[in-house]
Amino acid sequence: MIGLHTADEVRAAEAPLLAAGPEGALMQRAATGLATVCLRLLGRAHGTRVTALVGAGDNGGDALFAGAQLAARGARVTAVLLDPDRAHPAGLARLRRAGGRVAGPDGPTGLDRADLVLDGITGLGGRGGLRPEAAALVVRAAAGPGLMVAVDLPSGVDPDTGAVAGRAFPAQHTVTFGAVKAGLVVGEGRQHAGQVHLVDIGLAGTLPRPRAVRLTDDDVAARLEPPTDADDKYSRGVVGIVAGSATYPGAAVLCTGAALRTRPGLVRYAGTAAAGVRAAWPEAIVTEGRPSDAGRVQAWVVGPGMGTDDGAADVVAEVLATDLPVLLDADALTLVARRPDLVRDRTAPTVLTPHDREFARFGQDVGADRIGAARRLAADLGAVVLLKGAATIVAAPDGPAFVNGTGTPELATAGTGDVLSGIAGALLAAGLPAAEAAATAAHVHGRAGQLAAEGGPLIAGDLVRRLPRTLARLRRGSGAGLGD
Ligand SMILES: NC(=O)C1=CN([C@@H]2O[C@H](COP(=O)(O)OP(=O)(O)OC[C@H]3O[C@@H](n4cnc5c(N)ncnc54)[C@H](OP(=O)(O)O)[C@@H]3O)[C@@H](O)[C@H]2O)[C@@H](O)CC1
Ligand SMILES: [K+]
Repeated sequence: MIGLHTADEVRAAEAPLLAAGPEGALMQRAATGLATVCLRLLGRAHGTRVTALVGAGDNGGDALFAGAQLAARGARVTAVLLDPDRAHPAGLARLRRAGGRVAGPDGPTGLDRADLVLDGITGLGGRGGLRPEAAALVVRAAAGPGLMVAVDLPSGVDPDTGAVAGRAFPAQHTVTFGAVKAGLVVGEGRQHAGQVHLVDIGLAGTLPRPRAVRLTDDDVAARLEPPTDADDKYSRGVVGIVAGSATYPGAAVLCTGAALRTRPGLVRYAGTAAAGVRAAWPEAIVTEGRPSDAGRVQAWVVGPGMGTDDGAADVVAEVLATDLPVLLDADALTLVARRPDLVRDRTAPTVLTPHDREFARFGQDVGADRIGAARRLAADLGAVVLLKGAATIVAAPDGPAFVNGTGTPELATAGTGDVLSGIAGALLAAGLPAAEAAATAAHVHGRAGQLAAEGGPLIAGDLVRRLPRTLARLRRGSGAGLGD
């Protein structure tokens, strides 16, 4: 698991190391790590052109010291000082000694010919949208040819929430120090960070237990145990699905297929799309009746494409009245947003899987702090909330939140949510704790999307077809080839 930390946590973890000295040691570690990544990205230093954008804080200091190391190896380094009187004095002196040049924002910045641009405008100390002069420099850097490398985090990105108010540095790579900041993997921060490289500056012993984490392929593989000889179709968990309608059976077919392909134990379907499901998946046990007619299950998935009429409301209430884990998606979310006590009154686990508009039906917009929003709704309802997005978030009333790291923009297409619900339902029925089931499902769904997208634009059925291979690769530990 990769811990995701806040700016305050990182600063608190640095404090004892800074006090223990020697002065500047942490910044040297950070700058050396940064220069090492830059060298790897450039392939060589000699003859390359590097422009460092330097603010008045320690983030600028990192950029100056790293720039000095690159200059010492033969790079032509220009430091553009946003506030010349306050630039890190020791860093500036080191850069000059190494042969680096210094310019103001209106001077010869070298941005039009740079091989690499270092963004040292703001790091953990940045507040709000970038100021106009810094924003203008970022626009010029982005228009030039240089590889865009952010120091610690892209300037203009909130380190905790990933929110961007105005303009932020659009990095292709971010070299971050001590811990991955949550803002690098969520919201707009994720779009601005590019590939994240973590430099160890020795904080492992002083960082607190993270309040948010990202699962790795190995973490997910450990939650996807293959069946053993002792398993039968019941012991692997039976999932019940209520979805779709006679006129629109698609959601039911996708959701049932995803559940079958995730854990081919037993999948029961109950509802008016029965004929469509039976035709698509003869392996499922299908009834036109109510959930109570379906037979024994270990978890329910309710909602995709079922409509929001009184009949649907009755079915949702019937399922929520059981003492089984229940996943609520799509139309079921609209229905429970009108009667949230149906969720609050439960003792068995409940998982809700809203996108932003569905989330807002519970009374508050998601806003800029997506992890915080998911946590608040989870606490209010006493349920697990899977908030869909470019980085899907899973929050429970207690325990760490999960920020998903897999996926592709190609997943933004009809029916992919129905597939996610089917995967998560199968994992709930298999007995995974609700938040882990939801987070594992989001990871697998994203990997299936990446695999499917290798073949061009994807449709939701492609995900179902790719699930066996996705799961096999994750279990084999060869996430490589599935993309990052
Ligand atoms: N502690 C350590 O030993 C280590 C720290 N490390 C490094 O230090 C970084 C934190 O440094 P920091 O605290 O000095 O703050 P930093 O991110 O440079 O920003 C402050 C500057 O930004 C300015 N500014 C603010 N908002 C702005 C805006 N919207 N638009 C434009 N400007 C804005 C603000 O201006 P002011 O408000 O003062 O006028 C001030 O000049 C951290 O991220 C890591 O890189 C590593 O070396 C590891 C060891
Ligand atoms: K930065």
